[in-house]
Amino acid sequence: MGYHTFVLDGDNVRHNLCEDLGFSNEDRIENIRRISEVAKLFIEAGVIIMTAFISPFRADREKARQLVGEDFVEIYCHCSLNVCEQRDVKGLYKRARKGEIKEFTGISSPYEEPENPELVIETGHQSLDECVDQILDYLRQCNIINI
Ligand SMILES: Nc1ncnc2c1ncn2[C@@H]1O[C@H](COP(=O)(O)OS(=O)(=O)O)[C@@H](OP(=O)(O)O)[C@H]1O
Ligand SMILES: Nc1ncnc2c1ncn2[C@@H]1O[C@H](COP(=O)(O)OP(=O)(O)O)[C@@H](O)[C@H]1O
Repeated sequence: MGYHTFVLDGDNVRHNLCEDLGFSNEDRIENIRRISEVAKLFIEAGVIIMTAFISPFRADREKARQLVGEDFVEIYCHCSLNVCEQRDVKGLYKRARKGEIKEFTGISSPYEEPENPELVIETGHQSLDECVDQILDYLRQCNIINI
């Protein structure tokens, strides 16, 4: 598409920049703070940066919004707990239900739903292609991309 993009997610952040952090509320807050600062650097470099984190607390998402400014787009990838548990790609929900993982989001750690996200994507009901199209349409509407 001719745009320089990058995705930050658990795979490239939690194993290095944030390897000292776990999943307590305090550590999640620090995780999102670092990610927000890194995202800002990417933006300064002209990159469209996508951050795919649980980011469970409204206050931290709001801080990220303030830091980044008007180009911040909050996309709520909604999915019921039921569907997440059926997918259970890494078997973590099963382990959390057995009590083997503590402070697991959705089971034993809170998730504060966004109140006014720019976009809500129903990932539990829509196909992957439909989800992607919805995001691309929004980015076109906002002139973040022009194709
Ligand atoms: N206790 C607990 N709670 C929630 N998630 C857990 C936990 N332990 C491990 N994982 C795996 O870590 C990934 C989510 O990390 P995040 O950095 O997005 O979390 S947060 O934003 O700091 O809340 C996410 O993995 P990915 O889906 O590969 O990103 C989770 O499966
Ligand atoms: N819109 C969707 N439609 C169908 N399957 C999806 C959709 N979104 C995610 N999935 C599937 O759900 C699983 C978890 O998705 P993933 O992107 O790994 O989630 P996360 O990193 O947020 O835990 C994967 O197997 C993925 O293929």
